[in-house]
Amino acid sequence: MFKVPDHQVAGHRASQGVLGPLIDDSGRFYKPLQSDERGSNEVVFYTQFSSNKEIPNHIRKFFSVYYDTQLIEASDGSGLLPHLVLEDITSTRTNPSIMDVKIGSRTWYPQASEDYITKCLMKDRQTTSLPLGFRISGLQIYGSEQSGYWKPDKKRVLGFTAEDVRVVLRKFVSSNSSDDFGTEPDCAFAAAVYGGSTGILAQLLKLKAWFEDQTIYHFYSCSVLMVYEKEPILNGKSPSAAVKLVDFAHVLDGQGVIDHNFLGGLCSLIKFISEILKDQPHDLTKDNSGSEIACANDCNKI
Ligand SMILES: O=P(O)(O)O[C@@H]1[C@@H](OP(=O)(O)O)[C@H](OP(=O)(O)O)[C@H](O)[C@H](OP(=O)(O)O)[C@H]1OP(=O)(O)O
Ligand SMILES: Nc1ncnc2c1ncn2[C@@H]1O[C@H](COP(=O)(O)OP(=O)(O)O)[C@@H](O)[C@H]1O
Repeated sequence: MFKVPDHQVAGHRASQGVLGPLIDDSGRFYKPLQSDERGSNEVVFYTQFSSNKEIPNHIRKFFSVYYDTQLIEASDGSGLLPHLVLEDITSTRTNPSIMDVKIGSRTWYPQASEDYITKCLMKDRQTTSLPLGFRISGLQIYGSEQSGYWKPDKKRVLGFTAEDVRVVLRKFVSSNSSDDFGTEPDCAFAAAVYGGSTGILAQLLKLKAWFEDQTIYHFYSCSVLMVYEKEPILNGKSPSAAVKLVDFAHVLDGQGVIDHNFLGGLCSLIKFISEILKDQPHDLTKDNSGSEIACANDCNKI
């Protein structure tokens, strides 16, 4: 039985007569192939990536498992349509807080049409992509059973300024984030979610170390998805914080050159998150001995 995902925060959404992803009860996410080359590009990427022996295992876990394509009834009622069958990143979490961060100051690739470049450039200029090297594309933050989620609409999110981004990254790990911008975020969950040897910062640093070296792919308009659960933290358990990459409709051959557009945006996001941890009563970018929790040149330590 297919249904519309409860926890999608960005991208094309399924609704009455509109094409978008679906999920099932077995933990799979079905993304419809877009009719132009974007759909086939993403299939080519997942197929090639799945069998690429050059991808280290500690990097493979940043990507959803790819199961193949499957013909299923499209959400817009247009009939059978091929869908990418992926691991549903949210299926094992009850009340996930999720943020989709589109990485890169430039979301267009050099070979794109002039019209496409103009459209993307306009969005990159109007959002924080140009000044920060990334933009928040969508998010939901779980508050409590009473307050539910804070899930600002797309227009609001795309209007975030650099200062808004700073605040939202703090709200994401706060216990008082269920309203709009009225309250100063308390960052109560920063240590559990962003910090530590398995937290989001450590994961982003692992990813960064790979991007400093890999010249296989250039990821345009690709997002980092940050996901965690608040309730386990309150019960002294791990928030299962995860970093995943999504959206590979515009991945190009790296042709032996590093992906400086993605790497730059990733470094910028890392800096924002590091600063939140540094602002905590004990500098959480350091362990008990005072060493950095993660070192870009020695990523296997974390
Ligand atoms: O349709 P829009 O204007 O909402 O743009 C989509 C983007 O939404 P945005 O406004 O940037 O949040 C959307 O971005 P998100 O996934 O929401 O970050 C995609 O970039 C999408 O393009 P593609 O399927 O990756 O080629 C974009 O779709 P296309 O317009 O390229 O079909
Ligand atoms: N494998 C996945 N599991 C769960 N949610 C996903 C997965 N892939 C994407 N999503 C959700 O769908 C949104 C849009 O995905 P994306 O691949 O960027 O679609 P689009 O090409 O329409 O922009 C993401 O922000 C996320 O909320």
